Amino acid sequence: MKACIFGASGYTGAELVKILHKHPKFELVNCYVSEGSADKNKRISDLHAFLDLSCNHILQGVGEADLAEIATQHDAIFLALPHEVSHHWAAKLLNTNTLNTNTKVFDLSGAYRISDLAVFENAYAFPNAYPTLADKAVYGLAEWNYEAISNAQLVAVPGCYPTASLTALKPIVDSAFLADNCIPVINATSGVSGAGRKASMTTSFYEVSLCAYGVLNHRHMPEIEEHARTQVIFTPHLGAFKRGILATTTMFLKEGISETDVANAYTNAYARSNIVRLRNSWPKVDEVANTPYCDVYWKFDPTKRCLVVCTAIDNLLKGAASQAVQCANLAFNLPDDAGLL
Ligand SMILES: NC(=O)C1=CN([C@@H]2O[C@H](COP(=O)(O)OP(=O)(O)OC[C@H]3O[C@@H](n4cnc5c(N)ncnc54)[C@H](OP(=O)(O)O)[C@@H]3O)[C@@H](O)[C@H]2O)C=CC1
Ligand SMILES: CC(=O)N[C@@H](CCC(=O)OP(=O)(O)O)C(=O)O
Repeated sequence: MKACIFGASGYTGAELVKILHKHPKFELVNCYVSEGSADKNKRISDLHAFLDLSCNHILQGVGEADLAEIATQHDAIFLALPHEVSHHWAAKLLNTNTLNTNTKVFDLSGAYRISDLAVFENAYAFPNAYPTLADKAVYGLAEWNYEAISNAQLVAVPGCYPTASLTALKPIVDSAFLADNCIPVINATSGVSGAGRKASMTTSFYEVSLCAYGVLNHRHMPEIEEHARTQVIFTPHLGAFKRGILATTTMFLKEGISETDVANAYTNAYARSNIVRLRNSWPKVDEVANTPYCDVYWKFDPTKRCLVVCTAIDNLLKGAASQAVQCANLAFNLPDDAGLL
C-alpha cells in the first residue's frame, strides 16, 4: 500500500517516517511540508538524524492545489499538521470526485475528534466547516474501536493526553463501576515534544519547569469527556523532559466493587492488545519512551472505594504516530501492531 505524510518534518511526522520506512506492508512514497517551508527540498534523514540514512526522502513543498492529485496516488494518507490545516486538507483529500475508493486519511490533529460541533468550536476557537465529514470521522483509540476503524475512511487519531486518560478510564466507566456523582480527576505530565517542533518561549530550555497549564480549559478535557462518557477534571502539566506522558487518574467506585472486579475490568478490556501492557509496578515514562506501548498499573482501596490508575505513553508514538499506524493497520486488515513491535 502506498503511503504519504503531510507535515513530515515535524516531531510526529518524523516518527511516522521512521515507522513507515520499515513497515512490512506500507510503502512510504512521499513526504510533504508546506509550500513556503524552510525545510522544503531537504532530505528527511538530514533534518532528523535519528532516521536511518537509507531513509532518503526529500521533503516536497505542497499546497492546497496539489491535494486532488495526491489523493489519487496513495492508499494511506497521514496528516501530521496543525489543526486548522488538517481540517481543510482532510476535506479536500476526501472529496469524492478525486478519491480512490480505497484511499484512507489518518489525521493526527484534533480537527475531527469531537463530534459536537459547538463543543469543538469552543475548544479550538474555529468552527468545523465540514459537518458531514465530521460525522463520518471515526475516533482512533485503537483498542476500543477495532471494527469502526477497519471500515473508516477518515480516522481522527486521539490526542496524547486523551489516549493515556481514556486507557485508564474506559474499563471502569464501561463496566459501570464509577460511583454516582464521582467526577474522575486526571493529573498528567507531558514532555516538551508534546508542543511540537516550532520554537516557542514556553518550551524553551531555560523556561521549562514542572508546571500546570490549561487548567480547566484544555481542549483535551472535552475530548476525554466525550469518549469516556463522563465528566472529568483534567489538569495537564509540562515537565522538563523530552518525551512521554504520565497520567494519574483518581476515581471513586460504587459500593461492592472488589479488587478482583477492577483487575478483571482491565484484563478483559486489553486481553487482545500487545500494545497496552498491564504492569506489576508503577509505570515510568522512560520505560515507554520510543515505544508504542501504553503501560498501566493501579491500586484500589476497597475501604475508601478509591482507585488510582497510572498510565504512561510516549506522546509522539502511542499518543500520535504509532497509534495512527495502529489505525492504518486495522483499516487495511492487518494486525494492529504490524510494523510497530
Ligand atoms: N507533539 C505531540 O505530542 C502530538 C501532536 N499531535 C498533533 O499532531 C499534529 C502535528 O504535531 P507535531 O508533529 O507536534 O507538530 P510540529 O510543529 O512538530 O510539525 C508540524 C508540521 O506541519 C507542517 N506545517 C505547518 N504549517 C503548515 C501549513 N500551513 N501547511 C502545511 N504544512 C504545515 C510543518 O512543516 P512546515 O511548517 O515546515 O511546512 C511540520 O512538518 C498537530 O495537529 C498536533 O496537535 C497529536 C498528538 C501528540
Ligand atoms: C506539552 C504540550 O504542549 N502538549 C500539547 C498536547 C499535544 C497533543 O496531543 O496534541 P493535539 O494538539 O493533537 O491534541 C498541548 O497541551 O497542547
